[in-house]
Amino acid sequence: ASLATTFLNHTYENPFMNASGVHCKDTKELNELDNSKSSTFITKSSTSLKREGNPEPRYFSVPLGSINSMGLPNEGFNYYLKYVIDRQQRMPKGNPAFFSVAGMSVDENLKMLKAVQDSDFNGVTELNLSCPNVPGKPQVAYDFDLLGEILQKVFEFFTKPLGVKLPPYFDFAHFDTAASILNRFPLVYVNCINSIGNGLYIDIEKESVVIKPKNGFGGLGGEYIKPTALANVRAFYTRLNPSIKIIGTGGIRTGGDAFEHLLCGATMLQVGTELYKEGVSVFDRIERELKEIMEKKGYTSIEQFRGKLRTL
Ligand SMILES: O=C(O)c1[nH]c(=O)[nH]c(=O)c1Cl
Repeated sequence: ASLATTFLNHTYENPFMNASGVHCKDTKELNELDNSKSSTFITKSSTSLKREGNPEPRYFSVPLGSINSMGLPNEGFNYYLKYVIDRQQRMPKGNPAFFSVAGMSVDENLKMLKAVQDSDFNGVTELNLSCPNVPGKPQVAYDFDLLGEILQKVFEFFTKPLGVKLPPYFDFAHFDTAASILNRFPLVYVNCINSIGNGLYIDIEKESVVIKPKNGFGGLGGEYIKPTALANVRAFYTRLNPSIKIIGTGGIRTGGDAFEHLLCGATMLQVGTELYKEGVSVFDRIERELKEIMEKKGYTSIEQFRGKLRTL
């Protein structure tokens, strides 16, 4: 069975990559990803200037997933742009890389995207519309007027491939409204989902929360969020123009989880919490498991079942 995946006219050897924010903060982590069985990588969402982020502990692995309130710690926009452009020069035949931006304001996002547009970067850009862990800042993706405004302004000048990272939605009216806005723009993908915002994990022995920021409230990842992730992948796959692909993120821990995201219609698949727990060897394991499932079912390619989720 082949895991070959064509995305934006490029064929990747498999659909897997990291989720932004995990194992992608600095050159060491990015190089390790690039040398792993991950088909490509995405950088940590950047802001114009370097940010320290929230006080620690701000990420915590728990049996069924993770909770985080990082607060957008990153090396700053120029650091990541330099990394991806140096890589293009080092490996001109390398798989296109993904570059994530998460400004603290519409203007900051526009400024960074203008810089990407004017740069030699030839990969894919992801606009993170859902950083749920910056206190006091509402998620753009939950403000539908702002969502339309920012995309309108972006596409007045941005002509390179652009996707958006979305938080989970939980209401059909929201799926419908968000999709009707997104369908107005030449996006190349939507990435569903970001962490489920503002969960709370308790250590019963200590009778305490486990992360310092926001009195312990943080974005949930891992097994907790797979049903919500699958629903969002399916909801947008069935609502968006076929030209807008879906990246599936959330709860991918095994080959079976990956298969489920593909059944819902995802093209690329991102691994976050499980990558944090296992390291880059997670890609070897998940690829092997997905191949085994495909062979057991008699599939030789992903196209044979992508999006073909049955209903009763
Ligand atoms: O706190 C973070 O840095 C963070 N954490 C998340 O779970 N998702 C995001 O998009 C971001 Cl930007």
